[in-house]
Amino acid sequence: MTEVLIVKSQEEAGNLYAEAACRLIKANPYATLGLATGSTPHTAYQALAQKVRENHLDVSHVCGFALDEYVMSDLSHPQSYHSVIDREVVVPVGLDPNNIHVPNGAADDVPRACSEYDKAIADAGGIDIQILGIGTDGHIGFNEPGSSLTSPTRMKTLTEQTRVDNARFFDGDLNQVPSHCITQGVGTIMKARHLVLLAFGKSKAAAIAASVEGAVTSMCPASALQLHPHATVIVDEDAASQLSQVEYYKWVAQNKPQWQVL
Ligand SMILES: N[C@@H]1[C@@H](O)[C@H](O)[C@@H](COP(=O)(O)O)O[C@@H]1O
Repeated sequence: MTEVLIVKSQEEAGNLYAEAACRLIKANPYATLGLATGSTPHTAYQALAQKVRENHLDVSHVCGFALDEYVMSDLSHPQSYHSVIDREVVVPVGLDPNNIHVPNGAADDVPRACSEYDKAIADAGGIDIQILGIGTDGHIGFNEPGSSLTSPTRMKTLTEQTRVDNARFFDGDLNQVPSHCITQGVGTIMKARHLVLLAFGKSKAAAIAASVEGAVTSMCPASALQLHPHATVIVDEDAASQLSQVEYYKWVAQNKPQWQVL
């Protein structure tokens, strides 16, 4: 089932994620986090870093798997997801870089790197909590519309829309945005035990409405969340603005039994 939480701010959304992640790490210091890039998870990582510090949480055994990576020869590029995950999550939260995995976008044998990535996730016992953003076309990770809903980690070709959306990270220059990526498949993502999808702003409203209330279809990869046993969609009012059941979602959130945490 998908739980929809409509929050007042990105900070509130970030706090909800961080509370769930900290609860998990307290219960299991060897927890495995699924990590996402993009601007959406910023507040979540900031809140997690703060809570880890305040609660003196030991995160030295926490493991992390990134969702995706560009296919690019220089993974030290500041916009490679290796660099982004390191800068925005590993360093501020204080994770051990040796426990953090990002698909090898510079691999000579890409199919092999993809199957080894899925195996590494399985060998780590699977992902406990996977944070997700969403593309304006409904993609999760880099699973563009048309991605099989049971897909494993594999190479994908980015759509023009995604490259245009991400050009802001490459000096606004579309030519610098890689055309291919390695991404956890929708099937890989669906194996995580808890999915937390965050979305903010009007530009995400159509994708959120299609994902939460539309048909389950490969043309909107995030709609697969409807089939997940524990998916939480946390949106601000703008991202919720095209949902038809807003009052109901708010009522459900306000009347949640105390034992039911995120
Ligand atoms: N691969 C990432 C996705 O994981 C992310 O969800 C999406 C949205 O990014 P933003 O959060 O910046 O809107 O961008 C990229 O395509």
